[in-house]
Amino acid sequence: MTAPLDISELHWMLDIVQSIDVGVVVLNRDYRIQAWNSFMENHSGMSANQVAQQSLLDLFPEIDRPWFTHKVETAIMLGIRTFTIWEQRPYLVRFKSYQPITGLADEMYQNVTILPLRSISATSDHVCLIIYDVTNAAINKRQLQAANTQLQELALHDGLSGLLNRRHWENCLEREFARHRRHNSQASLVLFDIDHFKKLNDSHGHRAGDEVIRQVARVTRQMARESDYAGRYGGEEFVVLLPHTGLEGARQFAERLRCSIEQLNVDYEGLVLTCTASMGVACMEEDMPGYGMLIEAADRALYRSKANGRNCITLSKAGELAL
Ligand SMILES: Nc1nc2c(ncn2[C@@H]2O[C@H](COP(=O)(O)OP(=O)(O)OP(=O)(O)O)[C@@H](O)[C@H]2O)c(=O)[nH]1
Repeated sequence: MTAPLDISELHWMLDIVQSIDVGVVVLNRDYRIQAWNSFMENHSGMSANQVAQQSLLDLFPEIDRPWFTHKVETAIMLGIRTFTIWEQRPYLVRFKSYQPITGLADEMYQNVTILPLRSISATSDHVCLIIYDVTNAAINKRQLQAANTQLQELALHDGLSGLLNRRHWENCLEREFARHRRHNSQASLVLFDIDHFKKLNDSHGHRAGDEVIRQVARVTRQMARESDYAGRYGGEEFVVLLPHTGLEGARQFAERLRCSIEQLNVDYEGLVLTCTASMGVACMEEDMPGYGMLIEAADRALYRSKANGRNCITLSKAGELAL
């Protein structure tokens, strides 16, 4: 049992509530404001006198009424405090955020505690809202999440083309190869290489070559399905794994891609650059011992396309090359 408060202690407590760096609001059962500390005054621009007996819900129309009143009624009915965190809802009341360093948040992120207040008769007829400014923590977490996403992106994708990088693409191939083997389903591979790329680099410079790689990658991404795996395999060598696709389907895809690359006009510093690509197409065979064989088959077919004059497609099947 604590001793009853004398009047000076009550005064101190009011002073503390006034000056702490969290928002304190007391509402009656009609959501009318009974107490409003200086944090609330400073951030809302409205004094305690101005808001006294006004409905919080009317003053802050951004509050989701059904959600908020349900939370409050639950807290009162069960006689327990409830919480809302910024990850669920960024804020309860919209306050401007003053972020001198980052300037990343226009609005204050808030965690809110809803605390039923018991009267002397032990009934809860008021509720206290404690509003915490958690903008710094929220921004730090958001930045960390963004950095992690970016890192993940960098770890899996090739920086120049935006396609899957070779290591990640090979991991995908290994996984898909095992899956198709298990389900005895089809999958095909298109391996292609930009023709005479060295000449293009030598004539127009490495950066012109980079732009061609970027544009070829863009077209490849556009032509591939969501379920396909398009990757940059080497310098000017690309690869697309087509799950659930047989040799004929892969040939059609490769032909469409070859035509699109041939029709590409790449703008580079006032020049219009064009290019073609040679392609090798292979499909998974029952007797292929591993995914490496699929790459080898497509590579051999690509080699034949180069030997046959470039800008064409060669199909590989069961280790036999067919034009
Ligand atoms: N601009 C640029 N060039 C690259 C990049 N990666 C590789 N290369 C260049 O690509 C060229 C590939 O040349 P080669 O392997 O001789 O092939 P090619 O000239 O395309 O000839 P074929 O494949 O036989 O048609 C080399 O000059 C590499 O320096 C890159 O990221 N950017």
